[in-house]
Amino acid sequence: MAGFPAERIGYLTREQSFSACHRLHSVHLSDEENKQVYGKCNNPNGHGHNYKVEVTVRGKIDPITGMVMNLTELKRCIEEVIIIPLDHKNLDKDVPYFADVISTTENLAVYIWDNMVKMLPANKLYEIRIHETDKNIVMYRGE
Ligand SMILES: Nc1nc2c(c(=O)[nH]1)N=C([C@H](O)[C@H](O)COP(=O)(O)OP(=O)(O)OP(=O)(O)O)CN2
Ligand SMILES: [Zn+2]
Repeated sequence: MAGFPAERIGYLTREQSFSACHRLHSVHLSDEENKQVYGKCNNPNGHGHNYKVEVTVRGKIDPITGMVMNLTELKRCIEEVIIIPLDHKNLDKDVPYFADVISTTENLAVYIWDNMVKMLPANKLYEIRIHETDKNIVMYRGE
């Protein structure tokens, strides 16, 4: 289009922290096996994390607005999908999804992806990256 730059694809990330507790425990394993597999993370009374989630969207940089998407809209989706259901919660007991899904960071990334993808425009969500601790990081791209 005359006067506009060529089409460009951009990636936009918003980071959000939340705090939650959980316990890693599989009903498919014995108590002894659970202790062996999950170690201290199988503690019966659980343990907590200060999670950091990066939500990345991908798309055309709109030549009119200059945006891949409006960060205000992305912030609203993050509030709905991450903060309201997960912050200051016991993941296993307060979030129905984790009643029968183990609350590993991999599964948490899938949960966030599946809910975020429903709220965003089609084909916009690119990646969910979760820092469970400073050292443990999971990335999920909907595959
Ligand atoms: N594949 C996965 N393995 C483990 C997960 C997980 O979500 N996916 N989670 C845990 C525990 O919940 C816990 O988060 C592990 O924490 P910890 O080992 O304490 O974390 P650090 O490595 O950062 O701590 P250091 O003790 O400083 O090494 C276990 N496995
Ligand atoms: Zn943990």
